[in-house]
Amino acid sequence: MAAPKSETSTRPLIPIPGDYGLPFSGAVKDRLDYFWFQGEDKFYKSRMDKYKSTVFRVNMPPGPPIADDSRVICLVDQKSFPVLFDVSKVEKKDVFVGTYVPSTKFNSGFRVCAYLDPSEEKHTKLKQWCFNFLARNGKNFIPEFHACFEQSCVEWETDLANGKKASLSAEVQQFAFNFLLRAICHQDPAAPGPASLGKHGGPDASTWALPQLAPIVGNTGLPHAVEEAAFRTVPIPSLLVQNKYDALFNWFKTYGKEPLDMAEELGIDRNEATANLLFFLCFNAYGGFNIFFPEITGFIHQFGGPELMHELHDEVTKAVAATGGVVTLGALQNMPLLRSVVYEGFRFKPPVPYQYGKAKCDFILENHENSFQVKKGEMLYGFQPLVMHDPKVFERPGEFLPRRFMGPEGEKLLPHVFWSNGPETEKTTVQNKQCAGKQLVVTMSQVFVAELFLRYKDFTLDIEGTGKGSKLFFHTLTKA
Ligand code: HEM
Repeated sequence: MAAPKSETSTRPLIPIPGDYGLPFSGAVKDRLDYFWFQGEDKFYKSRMDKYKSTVFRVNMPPGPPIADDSRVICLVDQKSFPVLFDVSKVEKKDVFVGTYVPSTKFNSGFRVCAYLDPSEEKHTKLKQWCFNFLARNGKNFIPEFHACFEQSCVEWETDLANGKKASLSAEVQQFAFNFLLRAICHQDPAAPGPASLGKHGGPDASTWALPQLAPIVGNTGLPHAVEEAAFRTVPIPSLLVQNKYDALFNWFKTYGKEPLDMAEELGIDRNEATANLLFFLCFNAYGGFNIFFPEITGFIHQFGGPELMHELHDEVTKAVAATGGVVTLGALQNMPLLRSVVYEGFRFKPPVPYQYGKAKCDFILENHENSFQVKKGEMLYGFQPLVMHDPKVFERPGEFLPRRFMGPEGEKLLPHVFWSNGPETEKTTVQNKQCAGKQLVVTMSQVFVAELFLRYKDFTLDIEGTGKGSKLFFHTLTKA
């Protein structure tokens, strides 16, 4: 007998497949599958095969004792996933990292913007303020990036000349952090001064972020038993990273005068603004770039090799000939291959892979084949890497195709690119939860690749370690 149709969908209405198992043990079993027995890829794919569905029920880590309720409806296709952007259907309150909420002690006791639902007045104020200070400093980002990136290039070249290892991973922590703070607060965090962070700013921001994410982080390169005991038995207390946080907070309090004054003009308390500014720049912004810059470099190396590198080098060199040899917004307009490579990087491996939202009401959800009844209060969860590999939208989804987003056909794919927590063709606003830095992120990622290939014709990389703990080093760098 054919499945009944729902009132709002033409697709057959079927029960959401999958189950959660027994309380506690079901969640622990799924967690062990996720991090240990199966690993991330097999975890999803085995369930998709078993249930013949891209929508299914499962428990997501961390589960007990850190999360009270780990039950989610998992979405891994292009049709169902965008419901997570529809804030009329899902609530985005306290779901930034998933089914648990890190202590507000990591953020001076405040629920910072990323944890707020757009229905909360504070979200509107904080996000609007973020837009305002990004816009005010728009002209600073590219020059500051250039200055900071150049310092790292000198480090790499000196290291290689001296037979030392040239660490991409370590230098990203310097330039990705420094250019942001210099652009917005007009002070070099490494420069001497009463609150100077020296060369510790980026590394300290990474250390402060880690315990907030630890319960959902796996594949760190540590033995599984160590990961399980250290990250998923009890939350890591904020006290362990308090000194790093205090140093960062003190820096923003000292040098963040301009953005903090702007916040006060909007009626935001100065301490709360400082905690948010720190989170915007050290978690959202630096955290994202710190993942994406090494990744895109790795993809170009792994999937493009010298041929793609030389094409990029040619394209960049020609484009900047008209702008005095300097990377500018205008020059970026004439780098279609580079732009496509950056989008393919965001598609191939979205830097923030997980999105959550709690159903605000009962509604019918659709994937490509079926429709499903979702009940108010159920947690929806999307694993974006699989959504970005949906074969119904992306041809040869498992391949990194540098030209995928070029030309009119490539342009048509952009509405399906969701790295920013929304379609690439939609605008981030105070009413949605799309990344506040969306435009800046795309521009600066293009600038990063452009600066790299302006200075170098090609490079080779060495990778040390495995998983998220792996480190990239330049083995060779051929200067232009
Ligand atoms: C590669 C870099 C970046 C990536 C991958 C990234 C990704 C994201 C994603 C996926 C979200 C949504 C999280 C969720 O609710 O599920 C988000 C939110 C946010 N991002 Fe970004 N981001 C990046 C850089 C930036 C930058 C440069 C800024 C600028 C300050 C920024 C500011 C924000 C803010 C404020 C939010 C919260 C938005 C809201 O509450 O409505 N991000 N980002």
